[in-house]
Amino acid sequence: MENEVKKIIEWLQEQVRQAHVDGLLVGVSGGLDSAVVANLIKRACPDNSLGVMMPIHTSDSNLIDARNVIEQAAIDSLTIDLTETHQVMYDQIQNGLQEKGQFNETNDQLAGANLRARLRMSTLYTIATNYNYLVVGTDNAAEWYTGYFTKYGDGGVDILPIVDFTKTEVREMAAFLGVPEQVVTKKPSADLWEDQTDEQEMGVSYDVIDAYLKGQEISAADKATIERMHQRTEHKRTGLPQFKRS
Ligand SMILES: Nc1ncnc2c1ncn2[C@@H]1O[C@H](COP(=O)(O)OP(=O)(O)OC[C@H]2O[C@@H]([n+]3cccc(C(=O)O)c3)[C@H](O)[C@@H]2O)[C@@H](O)[C@H]1O
Ligand SMILES: Nc1ncnc2c1ncn2[C@@H]1O[C@H](COP(=O)(O)OP(=O)(O)OP(=O)(O)O)[C@@H](O)[C@H]1O
Ligand SMILES: [Mg+2]
Repeated sequence: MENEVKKIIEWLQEQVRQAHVDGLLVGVSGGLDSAVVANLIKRACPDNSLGVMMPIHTSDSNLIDARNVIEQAAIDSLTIDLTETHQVMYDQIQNGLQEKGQFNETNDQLAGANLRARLRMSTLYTIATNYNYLVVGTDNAAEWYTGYFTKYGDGGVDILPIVDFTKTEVREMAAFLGVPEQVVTKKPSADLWEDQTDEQEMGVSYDVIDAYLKGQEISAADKATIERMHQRTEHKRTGLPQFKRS
């Protein structure tokens, strides 16, 4: 893992040079992926890196985990509480749709959840402009393949340093980097609604997705679940469909 970490750090430094920017920032949730990325960007840019905590109805335990990650990585930090912003904006949108008689309750939870991810993206880009930094993404190989991220939300970033690593490998990297044990062992969650866990929502575990990505045998049912997610999210990984005048 030491060699891989060294290569990622050099790659991050090269990205900063090529983009002619001054540093790197990442949203720190208290989860595993952002803990690893916070450590990597701190090592790549010791004096020009930032971890941003953006609670939206975030539980105390996740807030504590996020603070512990910031402390462990020894990275400069900033907290922007977006709870009220989200509330005001989503209320307005819901009211508008209700007045029109076209509010769709079935998709309400998902719509509000994706708005959280997109408010965080807007916040990160506003701060990135302030510092002349790049926004660093936290997607791992399993999330990327399954499209398990919000388009233009947590997927709206400039560079992806850990996208070639499975969740298992990201966990190994976290242990190597000294990420707090509680964060290394906790269940992955997008934390977009209460008690959400990635594996419950996807209907397949990261261990199984990782095994599939490594070319190992998995059940036909799990393979079908993964391939369905992959196909439905193809649009998140490809360029924009563009109409061309023949
Ligand atoms: N074929 C197509 N071509 C072009 N665009 C297409 C499209 N189909 C849908 N779209 C567009 O894409 C939208 C759907 O995509 P999107 O908005 O991303 O939404 P969607 O994929 O439905 O939901 C995001 C998923 O990612 C999960 N997530 C989000 C954020 C963080 C994490 C985490 O692990 O931390 C997980 C979240 O729990 C949820 O399951 C549609 O509303 C539509 O605008
Ligand atoms: N409360 C938050 N504050 C700051 N950034 C956040 C917050 N919630 C989510 N994010 C950003 O969105 C990203 C996507 O969330 P995701 O849950 O996939 O990663 P994670 O929380 O770092 O790890 P895990 O998947 O193990 O929960 C995070 O890595 C982080 O950059
Ligand atoms: Mg999380």
